[in-house]
Amino acid sequence: MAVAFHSGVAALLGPPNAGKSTLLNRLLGQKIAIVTPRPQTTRNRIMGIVHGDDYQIIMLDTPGLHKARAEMNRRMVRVAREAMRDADVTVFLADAAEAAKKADYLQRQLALLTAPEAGAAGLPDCPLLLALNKSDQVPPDALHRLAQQCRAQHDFAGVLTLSAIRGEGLDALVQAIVSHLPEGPPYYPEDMPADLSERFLAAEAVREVIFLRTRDEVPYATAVLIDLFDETVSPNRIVATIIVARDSQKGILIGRGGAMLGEIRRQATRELARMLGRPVRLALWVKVQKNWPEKNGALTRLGLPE
Ligand SMILES: Nc1nc2c(ncn2[C@@H]2O[C@H](COP(=O)(O)OP(=O)(O)OP(=O)(O)O)[C@@H](O)[C@H]2O)c(=O)[nH]1
Repeated sequence: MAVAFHSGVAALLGPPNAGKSTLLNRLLGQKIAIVTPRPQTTRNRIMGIVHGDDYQIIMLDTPGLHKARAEMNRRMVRVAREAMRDADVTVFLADAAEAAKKADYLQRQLALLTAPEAGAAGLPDCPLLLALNKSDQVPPDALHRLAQQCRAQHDFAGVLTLSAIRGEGLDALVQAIVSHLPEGPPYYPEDMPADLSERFLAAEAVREVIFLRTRDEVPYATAVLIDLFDETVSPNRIVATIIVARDSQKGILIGRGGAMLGEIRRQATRELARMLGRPVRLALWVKVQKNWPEKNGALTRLGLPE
């Protein structure tokens, strides 16, 4: 008898910096989500497709859950909650090292999901798997105890431990996800790793370099718009505008004699060429839109739903 095929949507939720993007990239076997050592890098919901012989998982990566203060942050938490509402199963990815240190870590994280600022009324009704990531940073017996404590704290559909960075525990996680997906045919062709436009990847590559190269509030006050993406020429020509909230941030991004912007451009060009598998030529502009993270119109233009 043929094995039944399962397909459906899994939302990937969790606190900033828990390793959601690392896990998604690992599951997909290639880099599509940006990974940085800083929290709150992921602003948009990204879809990746994990293909197996008898399953297809459509993964939604979401912005890290955190206390919603500015309008931008409030929208980010909303995006995460909405991903959960659309999903067949949710994977709540937590940082095992943090959880082992702080007794109230898990409860605090779960509470963010139901925070009134996010317009929430209880948890969306879908099975919740707890995945304790960064298992490489916690001794095995402490990890085992932590998993037991978590099982007692919430009615999870399953509690798993893994190390996204080492690729450990991923098969068990995939199996647990698949067990909650309905039977059905694949939604996407096998060679499709993600439903992301190359424009989006280009903007993310620039944002990633800014996250890696600048400090304090600068990366959080930055958005990137792609003005032109010309695939008809080789190398592809891409023109992007980096939007910041203040004049001082513009100065930092440009740097003395344009040194910083030049570095950002070179690094983003290399990264993007690697992601796309072909050469690109990138031009960058920096523009100030005063206090854009607080403004509804600007946020909507940048693709964050209300
Ligand atoms: N030791 C260890 N570090 C990890 C692991 N997974 C991710 N990291 C690191 O944790 C940091 C955050 O990883 P990301 O994948 O960007 O985290 P994220 O949850 O997508 O973060 P946001 O975009 O802020 O929501 C990076 O420095 C990763 O290298 C892991 O299994 N073990």
